[in-house]
Amino acid sequence: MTTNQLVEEIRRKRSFLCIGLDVDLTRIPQHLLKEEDPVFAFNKAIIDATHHLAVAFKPNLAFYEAYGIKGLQALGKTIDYLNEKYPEIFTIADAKRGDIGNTSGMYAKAFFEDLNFDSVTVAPYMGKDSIEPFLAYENKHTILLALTSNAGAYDFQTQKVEGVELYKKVLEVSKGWKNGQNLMYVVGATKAEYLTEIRKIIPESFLLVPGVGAQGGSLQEVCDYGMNRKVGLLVNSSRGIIYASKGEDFTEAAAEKAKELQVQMAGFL
Ligand SMILES: O=c1ccn([C@@H]2O[C@H](COP(=O)(O)O)[C@@H](O)[C@H]2O)c(=O)[nH]1
Repeated sequence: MTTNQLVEEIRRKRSFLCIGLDVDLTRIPQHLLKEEDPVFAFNKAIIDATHHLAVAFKPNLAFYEAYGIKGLQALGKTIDYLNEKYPEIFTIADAKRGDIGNTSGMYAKAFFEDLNFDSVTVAPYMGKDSIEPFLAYENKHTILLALTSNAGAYDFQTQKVEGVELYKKVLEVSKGWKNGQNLMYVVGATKAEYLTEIRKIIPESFLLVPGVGAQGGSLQEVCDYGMNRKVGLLVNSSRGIIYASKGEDFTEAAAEKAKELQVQMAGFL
């Protein structure tokens, strides 16, 4: 999916919501545990109930790898289901990969070719040659961690290197890489006060913004400081939507929470 197609979807649905599919078997409704593949059954039900309110879905790889082969099979079924039934949805593999170039090439192949995600999150720590294999896929999007939502972001990302904060260096340097226009960046909603500075460096780029809902980030602040003329935001909520209820009404409860965010988002568009 191109960035322009994503922007069209955002305008059509009046939503820039990304729903995180972070499936934890201890938190899903009991009755689903009887299913042959409870993780996929849960995802399918959540996707069917909320797809009209969101423009993106983001499975986090940890929640699938934790269940071994079965988890990876559930991930495969989930991305196939999204691509076949809802091709207008932007898909994000939240995998936070990155390694020497030769190895990154295999990560890129896994997420972009085999699984056919639109995008994957990547850690910038190993530098240009670790990101280039992802950027080589010109019709896909590489989402670089810039300023993450957790407290540990202050350990390195906001520290100065030669007088410049590390997250700013990541933004400045990466935007000059070949196909750098295909880069998106992760900025936590809990760090909204940094968005004005971030927009000075990357005014046009899309940002994946996790941290509203369970982590307490403010959608209002994210929009005030981070929105650009093409919206430029995908705001993620995972637990706050998918675990709104542990009962038989879990899909209705998830849709209600997603609707609350979509209505707020429509007000910012
Ligand atoms: O800086 C980051 C980067 C990634 N995440 C991921 O986003 C979701 C957030 O889940 P919630 O339940 O809405 O808190 C999760 O998959 C994180 O690993 C992030 O939170 N912050």
